[in-house]
Amino acid sequence: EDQEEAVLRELRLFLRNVTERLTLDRRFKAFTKPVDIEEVPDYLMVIKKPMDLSTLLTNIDEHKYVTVGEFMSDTDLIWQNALEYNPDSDPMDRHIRHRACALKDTVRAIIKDELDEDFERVCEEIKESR
Ligand SMILES: COC(=O)N1C[C@@H]2C[C@@H]3O[C@]2(Cc2nccnc23)C1
Repeated sequence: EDQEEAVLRELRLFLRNVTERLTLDRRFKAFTKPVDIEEVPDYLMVIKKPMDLSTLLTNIDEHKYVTVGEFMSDTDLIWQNALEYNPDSDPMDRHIRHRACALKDTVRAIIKDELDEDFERVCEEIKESR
């Protein structure tokens, strides 16, 4: 009902704010847009579920996320994919893996600092009721 829509609206505002802050962080430039399949033709043979920060924003606007947990699953794809596709010891791979780990730690720190446990519990209740 209307109270539920108010909660989900607040969730979307929070998730947009987090995603925009990540997009503005220069460390995460490689994660802001989908990997260019023309530049990297084998990417989709290796990575089955591509994800990036611009797609997160689209998902938020399409009301894909009812809980922060669902959002976190997609942010996890971003850094997990980068670790999987860039495993080598060469400096380029090490560099993007370092940034992937920074993305993982940054998202978790923001959620731990800024997400109210009671708010996430209300979102989980709405999810279970649907
Ligand atoms: C999240 O970003 C990535 O996982 N990647 C992997 C690709 C390999 C390398 O870097 C990427 C783009 C690219 N384009 C042209 C030539 N080589 C590259 C970005």
